[in-house]
Parts: sequence; C-alpha cells; structure tokens
Amino acid sequence: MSTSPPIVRYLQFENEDFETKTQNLKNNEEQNTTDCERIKVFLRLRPFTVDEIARGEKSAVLQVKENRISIRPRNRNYMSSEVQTANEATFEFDEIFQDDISQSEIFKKVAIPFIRKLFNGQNSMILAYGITNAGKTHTILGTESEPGLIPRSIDAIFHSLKDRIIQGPKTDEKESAKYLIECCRNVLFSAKDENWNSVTDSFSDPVTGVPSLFADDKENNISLLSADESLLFQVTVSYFEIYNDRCYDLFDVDTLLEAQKILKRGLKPTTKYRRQGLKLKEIQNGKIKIEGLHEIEVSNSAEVHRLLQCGLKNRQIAETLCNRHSSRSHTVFNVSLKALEKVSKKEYRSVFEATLSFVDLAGSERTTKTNVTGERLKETAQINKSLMNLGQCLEALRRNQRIKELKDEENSKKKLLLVPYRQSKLTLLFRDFLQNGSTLMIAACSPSSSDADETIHALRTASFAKELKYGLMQVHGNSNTILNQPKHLNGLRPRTEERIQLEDDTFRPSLVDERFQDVDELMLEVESLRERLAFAESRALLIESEIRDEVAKEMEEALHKMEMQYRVKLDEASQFHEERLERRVQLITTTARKELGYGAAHRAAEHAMLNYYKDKWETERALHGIELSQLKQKLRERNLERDQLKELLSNRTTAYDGVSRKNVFTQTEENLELQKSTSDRIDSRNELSNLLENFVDIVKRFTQQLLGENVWHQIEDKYLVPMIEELAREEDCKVGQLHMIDYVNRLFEFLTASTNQDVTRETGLEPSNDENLPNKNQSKRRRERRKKQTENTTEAEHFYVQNDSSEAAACSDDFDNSTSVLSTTTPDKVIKKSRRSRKTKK
Ligand SMILES: Nc1ncnc2c1ncn2[C@@H]1O[C@H](COP(=O)(O)OP(=O)(O)OP(=O)(O)O)[C@@H](O)[C@H]1O
Repeated sequence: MSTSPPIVRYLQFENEDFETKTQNLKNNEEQNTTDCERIKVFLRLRPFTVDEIARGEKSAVLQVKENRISIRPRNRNYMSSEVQTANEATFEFDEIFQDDISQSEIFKKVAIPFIRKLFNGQNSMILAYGITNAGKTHTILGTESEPGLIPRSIDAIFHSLKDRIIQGPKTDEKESAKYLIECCRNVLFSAKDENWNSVTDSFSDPVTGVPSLFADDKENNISLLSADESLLFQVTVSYFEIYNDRCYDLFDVDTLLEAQKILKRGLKPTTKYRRQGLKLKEIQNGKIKIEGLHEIEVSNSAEVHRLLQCGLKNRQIAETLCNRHSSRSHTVFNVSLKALEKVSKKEYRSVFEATLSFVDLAGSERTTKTNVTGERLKETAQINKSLMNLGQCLEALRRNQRIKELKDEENSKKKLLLVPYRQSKLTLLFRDFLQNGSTLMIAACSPSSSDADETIHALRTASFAKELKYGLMQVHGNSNTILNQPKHLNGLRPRTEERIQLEDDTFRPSLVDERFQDVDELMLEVESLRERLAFAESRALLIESEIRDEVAKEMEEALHKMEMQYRVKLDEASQFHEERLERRVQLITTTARKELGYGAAHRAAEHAMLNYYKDKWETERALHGIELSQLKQKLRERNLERDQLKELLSNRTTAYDGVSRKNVFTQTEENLELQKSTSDRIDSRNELSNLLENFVDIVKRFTQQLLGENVWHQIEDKYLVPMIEELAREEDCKVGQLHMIDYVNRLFEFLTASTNQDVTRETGLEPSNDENLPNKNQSKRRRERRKKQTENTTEAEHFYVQNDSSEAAACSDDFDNSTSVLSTTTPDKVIKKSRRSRKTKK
C-alpha cells in the first residue's frame, strides 16, 4: 500500500537561507564544472542490422582510433576538397562508443552525470542526433529487453530519491494526469497491447516494492546519485513532439480519447483525425513556453513508464492515422524536479526547479535517395530543414565563439553572425540549451557504406556542436527551461534574480548578444503577430462564411415568403378571372339566347315577306309573259294577213291593164296599212300602260319592303321615270314593249345585286364583284347603317350573327333562285331583236 505523500505548503525564501543554500549547491556544482564547459558530443556506432547483413552491406568506417573516426565517402564529388583529396572524412568527438557497447554502459557514461546535474538544480539536455536508422531511438528509449536512457534515468531518479518524493497540492493538472493514465490504460487494453503490463512491471516502483532495474546493480553504484538530504522533491514529466514544425502534446487526453474511438472501429488512416498543435509563447527574459503542454506530477517510476507508454501510443496512433512514417518527428521527454525544503511540520519552501530533457531527433535523409513524394516528401523536407537549421545555429555559435575568444580588438569588431534560432521550432525551443544550458549530444552513426555520405554530413554538424562552450552556466536557475513555470513557484523569483546578479560578475553578455536578444525578441514578436494575424484571418473567414450563410438563409426565406405571397395573389387573380369569365360566358349565353330568338323571328318574317313578293313577282311576270306572247302572235297573224293581201294585189295587177288600176291598188294598200297600224297601236298602248302600272306597283312594294324607301326613290328616279317617259314618247307600241323589257331587265339586275349585297352584309358573305352595279352607294350607306347598329350590339349579337349566318345564307339562296328565274324569262335575244328592229325602223 502506498503511503500518502505530505502536502506541500510553499513559503517565500528568506535571504539568509537562500545564501546558505546557494553556497552549498555551488560547492556541489564545482566538481562538475569541467564537464560543463562545453557541449559534449559522443558518437555511438551501431552494429549492422539483420537487413544490412542480408544485403551484404560493407562498412563505411575506415578507422576508429581513440576519439577519432574516419569514414569513406560513397560519392567523393559531394564532399569538401579535403575529403575528396584524402578520400575519407575524419571527425573527432569527446568519446566514441563502439558497436558492442551495452545500454547500461551508455547510461552510466551519458545519463548519470546529467542526473546529478538535475539533482543539483541544473537544466540539461541529452540530444540524439544522426541520420535515419542510425540508432537514435535505440539509445534514447531502447527496447523492452534493452531499455534506453529515458527508462533507466527515470528509474535511477526515483531509486535515488526514494521516500523523499512528495506530492504537491491537488491541482487540475494532477487530476488530468490520473485521468490520462486511466484513458491510456483503456486505450492500451482496448488495443490488447500486452506490452503494457510487461513493460511497466519490469521497472521499479518504490511504493509497491516492484524491483528496480538498479536494485541489484551494485556495479553502477546508484547511491552516488545523491541529492541534498534536507530537500524533498516533486517530480513532473512532459512529453511532446515537433512534427512538420508544429508542437503536439503526447500527453493530450483528448487525442487519446479520439484514438480510443478510432481504435474501436479499427485503426485505419483517416483525414478526420486532427490534433491540436501547441503554440509557443514568449515569457519573461525571452524564454519560450509551450502553451497548454501537460506537465504531470508523478510519484513513482511505474507511473512514468505508463505515461511514457501513453505518449508513445499517442505518437503511434498519430503515425498510423495520419499515415505517417515512423520517427518522422522530433520527440522531447522532460523530467523536472522541484526541490523543497521543510520549514515546519506542514510547511515547505521551494529551493530550485530543474529539468532534464531527452531529445530524440528525427533522422535526416536524402529525398533523391528514398524517392519519397507527397506528404512524406514534406515531412522529410521539414526534418531536413530543421536539422539544417540546427547545424546553422551550431555553426554560427561556433564562429561567434571563436571571434569572442580571440579577444583581439580588430577581430572583436567583426560582425558577429546572427544565430537563426527562429527559423524552426526546434532551434527556438533549444535556444537556451544551446546558448547557456548543459547539453550532451549523442551522434548516432550507421556503419553502412550506403549511408556513408549522409553519415559524414551529420557527423560534420555534430562536430560543430563539440566545439561549442556554454556561455553561461545557470546553476539552480530555471531560466533556460522549455517547460512552463508553475505559478506557485513565484516565491523563487527574488532568489533567481539575485543569483543572476552574482553570475553577472563572472560573465557579462556582450552588447552584441544584447542586440541579438533584441532582434530575437522582435522576431519572436513578429512570429507571434504572424500567428495572431493568421488566427484573425481564419476567424475573419469564419465570420464571413457565417455571415454569408446567414444572409443567404435570410434571402432564401425572403424569396420563399415572396413566392408564397405571389402564389396566393396568383391564385386569387386566377380565381377572380375564372369567376369573371364564367359570369361573362353566362351573360353572353343568356344574351345570345335572347338575341337568337329575336333575330330568328325577325329573319323568319323577312323571309316570309320575301317569299310572298317573290311569288307575286313570278305570277305577274308569267302573266306579262303570256300577254307578250299573245301580242307577238297577233303581230305575226297581221303580218301574214298583210302578206296575203300583197300577193292578192299583185295577182290582180297582172290581170288588169293600165296604170290607173295599179295606183288604185297602191292607194288601197297604204290605206289598209295605216288603218291596221293605227288600230294596233291603240290596242298595245292600253295593254302596255296596264302592264307598266302593275310593274311599277310591284317594284314599289317590293323595294320599299325589302330595300327601303331610299332605294325605292332611287329606282323610281333612275329606272321607272325614264322608262315611263320613253314609253310615252315612243309611238310604236312594239318598240315600247321592247324598251320596257330592257328596263325591266336592268332593274332586275339592280334589284338582284342590291338584295345579294344586303344578304351578304347580314350573313358576312363576300359582296358581289360587279363594279357597275348602280346601287353601290346605297349598299355603302346600308353598310354604315349596319355598322352603327353593330357598334351598339353586344358580343352576344356578334355571336348570334355568326351562328345565324347559315339561316341568312339560306334566305339569300332563295332570293337568288327567284331572281335567276326572272332573269331567264327575259332573254337577251328579245332585247337584241328590239334593238335591231329599232335600227331598221330608223
Ligand atoms: N546499438 C545497437 N545495438 C543493436 N541494434 C541497434 C543498435 N542501434 C540501433 N539498432 C537497431 O537499428 C535499427 C534502427 O535503429 P533506430 O530505430 O534506433 O534508428 P533511428 O536513428 O532512431 O531511426 P529513425 O531516425 O528513423 O527513427 C533498429 O532496428 C534498432 O534495433
């Protein structure tokens, strides 16, 4: 069972205590000062892998002598002139670990001095650098059977501190740690990852008594890792990765929960998986803080191992779901110690805070060699860029350091190089370590000849680091930590400032450094402004799209409303027009029915009248025809009688002599002729006058009834009066008869045409084409009269007229028949004969 750790109450440092503590810590530090003067670079040569042996790879390592290594380049053309000439590249390091060195030896030589520094309140960083597949992860993390630096260091820390580890006050962060572990356990269990228990069980747990890696390791002499006996410690850990120049928290619970869901569906790459990138923020004195990074307080190494598994799982899920290649990111694992001193039973005061960072850099590789494309190419480019930037920073630092070391007036005036920390997140975060902190670099080296060129390039960069010396050793300070500074440690601030004051006696940064710092600050500000701008732009875009959506929605609603209104109006209008049309149809139907009845009666009367006059006309005409034929017959008989008398007379003349007889006969003949013509004339005139009277009477009635008073007067003036006058002038009764027949024919023609036109007007049929008709003007007048009537009529009347046209046409046909009968009874031959007879008479 675990004993509950004491609750810490933080107190302000008192100045006297602080001085004493500082002196003690400084003494402790002195023994390590020589180690910390410059960045140390170790080279670790890995053995050939199974694959390489299978491929029959040759070794690129020509020679390893003490701390020097010579590598044969694969392609000399890419190398510097020195290497080209010598056909080898030689590098010197602080120490070279051959391929047979064990993980525990590496731990002893590399990590133990840094754990000591951590206990003494010094920030430090262990950095694994090298090309891909060179053995960096193997060194930093190791495997289950061969744990690397991190698990061993954690184990060593907890083993050394044992029961001096205390728990801080309950914070949200602590709660989230428990939650994270729980989530992680669920994730791992759901993934049926059996490594979980086996990995965690293999490490020590001081509380539960699980044996430590170092429990029986007398050789390593872990007890050397001693910390001030009077101090208690709080341990926190954090884990993050830098992928495509963005920071991601590997202890992020949300991503784990998201992963948990995806795991249930089966782990497959998906575009829906999005991780929240963390922002870098500048805090006091130009320090960089990662906003939102989880720092989890831990009480035993088993807990840390679980958390480490959580982080690795998170990374693995991200790799799988984002279809990312393994180790394409830089990972950083931080272990932080807060040293506390007990001042009373329940009260503690903070002494220092320090962090040990383990950095596993992604391996550089040639894109042309691996033929990567798309997202993989972008990853590789980002990795190469950040590593190149790291190399540039190291080179710039080395050159600036050399200039400073010369202490020559002329040289010191030379322009110092600007160290490009801000060109990548990696160098920006490690700036303090590179400038001031205690750093150790492990250059992982592949022995394979196929990797020789890349190895040479990486080792050259590493060798730059080797030459660097720390500008300032910050003992017990927390200024170069890349972790967030907890608020409750504000009590340490006066002490830290005082320490910096002391350190200023030994080292005062040059004006150039200050200027650089200004530039750095400005650049950081520029970067933060850029980020704010990008955020503002994305926010503006979001707002714009929201507004657009809103406006579009409003417009859609308005249009819909309008459409509905118009629909209603349209329905109303169509209903109104339908009703109106119906009413009109009804009205027209009613009116038409009425008008149709009246029109039919009217036309029936007209028709009956016409028939009556037609019959009468026929009778009269037949009568006059008989009379005329009787007269003609009489005329023929008289002529025959005369011819007989003439023949008798000539016979008698031949029988008697003498002129006197002839003269007597001639005289008698003339007298007879005169007598005969006189008696004929008297008889015919009486008949003719009777005929004329009847005729005029019929025409008058007919015309007045059918065509009107005006037409009658016109006929009277134009035909009847001239006819009567001519007949009166004509003494010859026969000629008078012929004239009368002529007049009658003309009058018939006129009447026929007038009647046709009248009927046509009423029925809508075409008028006659006879241009010579005398009643043209009259017809026109009739048309006008009819038009006036039509204007006053309603649509119903038009409707009636059209529908009644057949009846009118039938009426017109009857009249045509009657007039044609009349016309045929007055043949042209009679007229021609009368004309001939008139001519002969003249
Ligand atoms: N010292 C060693 N002893 C035995 N095997 C090793 C050693 N170093 C590395 N290996 C093996 O070499 C392979 C590559 O190692 P590792 O994954 O650590 O390379 P890396 O540099 O981290 O690669 P990357 O940059 O791609 O992550 C692994 O299979 C690992 O087990």
